[in-house]
Amino acid sequence: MALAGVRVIELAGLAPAPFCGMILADFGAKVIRVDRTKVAVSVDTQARGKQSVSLNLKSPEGVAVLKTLCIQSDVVLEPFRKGVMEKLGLGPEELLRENPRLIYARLTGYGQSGSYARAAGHDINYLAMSGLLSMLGRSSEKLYAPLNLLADFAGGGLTCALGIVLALLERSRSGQGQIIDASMVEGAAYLGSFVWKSRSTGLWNRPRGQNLLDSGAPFYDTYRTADGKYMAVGAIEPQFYDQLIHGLGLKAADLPNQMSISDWPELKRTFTQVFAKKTQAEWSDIFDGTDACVTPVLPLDEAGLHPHNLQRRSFLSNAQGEVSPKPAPVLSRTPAQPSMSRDPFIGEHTHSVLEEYGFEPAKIEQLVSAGVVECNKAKARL
Ligand SMILES: CCCCCCCCCCCC[C@H](C)C(=O)SCCNC(=O)CCNC(=O)[C@H](O)C(C)(C)COP(=O)(O)OP(=O)(O)OC[C@H]1O[C@@H](n2cnc3c(N)ncnc32)[C@H](O)[C@@H]1OP(=O)(O)O
Repeated sequence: MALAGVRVIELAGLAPAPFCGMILADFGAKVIRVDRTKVAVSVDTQARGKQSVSLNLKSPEGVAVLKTLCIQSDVVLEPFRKGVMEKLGLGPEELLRENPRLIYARLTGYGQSGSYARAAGHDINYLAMSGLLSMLGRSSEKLYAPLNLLADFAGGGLTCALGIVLALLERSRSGQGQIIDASMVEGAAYLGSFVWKSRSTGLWNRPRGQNLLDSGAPFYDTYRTADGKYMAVGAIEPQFYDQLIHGLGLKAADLPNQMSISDWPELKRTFTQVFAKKTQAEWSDIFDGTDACVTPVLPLDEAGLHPHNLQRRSFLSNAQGEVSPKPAPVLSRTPAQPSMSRDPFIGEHTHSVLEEYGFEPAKIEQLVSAGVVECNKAKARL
């Protein structure tokens, strides 16, 4: 796999850093998640392929153990508020001094500088600060954050993973590590470059929810079907729009021009009425195999069962029967090989990881007795 041989220490976090760690693990990195002690269940639902070490960072010995792990690794991924790692004596300066090849990834909401750097926040706040949230929502309705996908996962976890891969690539030339300051505000904004850089085209001139791609246009929206499901319509180009009109059983001559914005509300009412006359399956039969750019809106449980996704094996099922998306993109020679095993228990790999990083068994026992680390092997065997 592309990242085989890369060792990552991931400090346990909420959502974005775990996703970043899972991407690295899916593509072959060895990812060791550092969990707290005295915690029964992990909230990390993105733990595929990771190992777990349970370590008390409130003890100086625990901090020393983490330092040993970090300086023998390629990547440290930390999801804490600015200053937390420095307070532990594990800031980038300290660790890079000991391991100049280390890539030190800091994934936060607001970045490592600026007046909000130490402020608490979540996806919705970061998205708001990026400028993008102001664009999201239908006309006359209030703003809406689409799950926590844009800042946490796209602008955060994914962007940070890109930063790590870039730093690894650069390190192969320079031999040096570096610090990655991944701000979810900036990651989300960057993701929205299209919006900023297409403003001069007039694409976003109208109020929110009344533009081409923000649910203003009738040919770029969702429509409810007779069975209460939905179809997604993305027929932008005239030749595809023609096929949409044909599939709906309408006649172009009876309709206003596709790009007559003042007629969009009326055209949308027409499309709404027509879509409501058939079920999702019936519309899929009509539009499958055409270029009308009309697809069924699939619920999570059905996405993996759609013939196209089945053919590509786009979703996988692990040992527990849990279905999730396969890693993307697909690399031809060195594709991801995601783990099919269950996620790790907290502390399941403490012993084996510490041994691998050079701790003697007697030392590990002493750390366990002192409550510095926890080994949860017994639970793992249940
Ligand atoms: C049972 C399964 C259920 C599954 C349910 C899953 C539910 C998941 C829900 C996910 C919701 C996701 C939401 C929408 C999000 O947006 S997540 C993104 C949140 N934001 C970020 O990640 C940005 C960067 N992080 C932060 O800003 C902050 O960490 C935070 C998220 C605001 C949380 O702040 P806070 O709890 O005060 O923590 P921090 O200031 O970071 O300090 C962390 C403290 O914990 C300590 N710590 C860490 N590891 C250990 C350890 N192993 N052992 C002992 N202590 C540990 C650190 O030393 C630090 O301590 P201290 O410096 O405060 O004394």
